[in-house]
Amino acid sequence: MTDLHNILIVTAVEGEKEAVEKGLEGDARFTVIAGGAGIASSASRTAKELGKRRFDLVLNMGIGGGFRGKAEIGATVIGCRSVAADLGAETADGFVAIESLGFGTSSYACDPETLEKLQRAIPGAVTGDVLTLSTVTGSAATADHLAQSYPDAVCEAMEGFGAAAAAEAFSVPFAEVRTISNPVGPRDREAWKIKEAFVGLTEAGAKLKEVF
Ligand SMILES: O=C(O)c1cccc(C(=O)CC[C@H]2O[C@@H](n3cnc4c(=O)[nH]cnc43)[C@H](O)[C@@H]2O)c1
Repeated sequence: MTDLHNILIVTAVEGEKEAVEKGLEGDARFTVIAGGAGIASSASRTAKELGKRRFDLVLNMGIGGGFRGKAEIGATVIGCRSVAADLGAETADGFVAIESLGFGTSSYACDPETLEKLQRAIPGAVTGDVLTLSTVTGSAATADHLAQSYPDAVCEAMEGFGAAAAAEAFSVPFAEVRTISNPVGPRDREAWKIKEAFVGLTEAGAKLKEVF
């Protein structure tokens, strides 16, 4: 992958879309859509866009929760893998991921070349797995359980796996970039730093222009 001319950026909400677009400053190589919150919306809206014309890369971008000690509020995260952390079955011995049941996958690796470019462009960023969940974690017990079950996880969000599944279906490389608005753990809506995370998305958007 060398020159990328058509990059699809999928955010969840308009605020994230506007923040990324601000950093991109009208660079025509990028198309940014707000694909909605959650995995199904993200997958279907990404697939709809990919069905219209050829893209060279799908980037899922947005705010996310950071695992304590891994990615703090204000950090930027570059995903190695997008992992559907609740896709599987509960058994007497605990959670079993869908691949162990013999059907489907619960993770998509981000494109290695894109990962390397993003790491060069955003040197202070934290690299690790990004979990996709349908329920925002709201307790220390769940946060600890996820951190133990997924030791490489640095961030939790709600859309990456969906956008990645659509990219995979269209054989388009995929990557995920998140800026941390809150710690993963007990719900404290007042403590969410959404504006700061949006500023991070704008800064990341500006870096994308340079690296692609
Ligand atoms: O106020 C609440 O309790 C609440 C419940 C569900 C969703 C929200 C949101 O504000 C948006 C979720 C939105 O932002 C991403 N995000 C940001 N932080 C996290 C997180 O800790 N865990 C999961 N997702 C997160 C997510 O990708 C959604 O697009 C508030």
